[in-house]
Amino acid sequence: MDRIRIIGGNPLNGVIPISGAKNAALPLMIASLLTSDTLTLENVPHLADVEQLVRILGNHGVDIAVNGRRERQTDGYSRTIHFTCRTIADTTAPYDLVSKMRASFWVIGPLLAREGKARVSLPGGCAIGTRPVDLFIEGLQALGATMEIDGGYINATAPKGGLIGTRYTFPKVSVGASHVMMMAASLARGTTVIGNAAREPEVVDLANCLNAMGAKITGAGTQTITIEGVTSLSGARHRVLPDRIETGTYAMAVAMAGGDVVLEGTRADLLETALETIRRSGAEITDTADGIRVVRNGGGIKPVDIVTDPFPGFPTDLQAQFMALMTKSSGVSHITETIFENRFMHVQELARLGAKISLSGQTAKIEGVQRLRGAPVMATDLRASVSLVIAGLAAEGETMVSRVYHLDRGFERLEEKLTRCGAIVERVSD
Ligand SMILES: CC(=O)N[C@H]1[C@@H](OP(=O)(O)OP(=O)(O)OC[C@H]2O[C@@H](n3ccc(=O)[nH]c3=O)[C@H](O)[C@@H]2O)O[C@H](CO)[C@@H](O)[C@@H]1O
Ligand SMILES: C=C(OP(=O)(O)O)C(=O)O
Repeated sequence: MDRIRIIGGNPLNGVIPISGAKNAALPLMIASLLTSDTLTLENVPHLADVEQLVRILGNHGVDIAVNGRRERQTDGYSRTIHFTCRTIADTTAPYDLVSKMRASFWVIGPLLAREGKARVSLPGGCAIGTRPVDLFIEGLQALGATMEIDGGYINATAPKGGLIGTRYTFPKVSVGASHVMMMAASLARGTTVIGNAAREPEVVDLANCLNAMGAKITGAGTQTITIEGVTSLSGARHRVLPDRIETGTYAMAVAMAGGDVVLEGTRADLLETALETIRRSGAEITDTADGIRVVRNGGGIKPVDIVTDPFPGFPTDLQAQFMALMTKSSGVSHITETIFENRFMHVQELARLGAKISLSGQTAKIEGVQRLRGAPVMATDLRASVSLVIAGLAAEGETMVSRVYHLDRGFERLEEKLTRCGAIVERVSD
């Protein structure tokens, strides 16, 4: 099993290309199930989650060609991939495929809308909380579907003649349920109005792609999304938006290790709250022609309190990384996690490096220390694993991160991107 070895103490200087967003690419790939034409996606990151979804979509009958070639793996950075689902081969998404990744559950929307039925295993994904699916069930029921749980699967059936437009307000903001409702309602009869929708940029990206495919969606990016159903969708070409979580992660890595790095191909407007928080911690962040520049040369790390929130708030997917940064601040900071009830697994691993963190309910208190010391640590989930890398960059000596398959779900060529900026980070294969 691969591990990542880091020798801390070097500042980061140079350019880091930001990949296409995992959390946008996954729902966009799933949207290919809605049409018999080809959906071409540019800037798809080369990640374990993308490869897993390729397998899942293949099972449903999607033909996948990378850069025009019929193959599933290339060595390059983010790629152009063509997805064609002439007919749905299978409306069942089996446990062994779906259990590995939360987003795979989202195929339920397109399968139901296009074929009138779906049998989808209850999902897996990062172990960061209970992660129920009640909002999906209620939302799809509002569109007229019958939803039954049977043997760990959800059996969903559309009424005769297809799903029916509806007004439905989510009792809680959910990114995934917003994606699924938009996809399902795009092929429903009549108009659907979704209230309390997620406003994340990835929801906007999916709406833009669906509109390019012929859907009629307005309001994405606000709390109310209106979808006028159409009878069919066509193919389209769409570029996956830059990864705001990868952007924020490297910005925090620079704030932690010091240095001067341009994050290329990204957009500041995708993560204003996070960037403002990093600025308050002492780093300078400015816009460049094609991205952002992050600088911290000298000057300490200041303590900053954060509370995670749905977009446009501070993203839960950057909480662990920010905690790593705060471990070396010059004072005491507090981090409150409001999205997932069990997203503090990195605390005990950061403690191995010498961090002083105590937990009280959903709030972590971090007392900044002057020195972290390298140690063997274990990745527990995707963002937790990269928080250990960030801490390792500023720790004295060697940090060895195990279980890096978590990291490979969401960070494209992390060790190469950091090494090019002067860090000592290598993958060790046993
Ligand atoms: C692949 C992807 O894009 N994953 C992201 C997506 O996950 P995901 O879409 O799974 O996250 P949600 O926005 O749905 O979850 C938000 C909250 O709603 C709860 N909930 C959700 C659905 C439901 O039916 N019932 C319910 O109670 C969840 O347990 C959680 O407490 O958004 C999260 C919140 O920004 C991010 O951390 C994940 O990285
Ligand atoms: C939690 C995440 O992913 P998933 O929803 O796929 O578990 C993440 O991207 O940080």
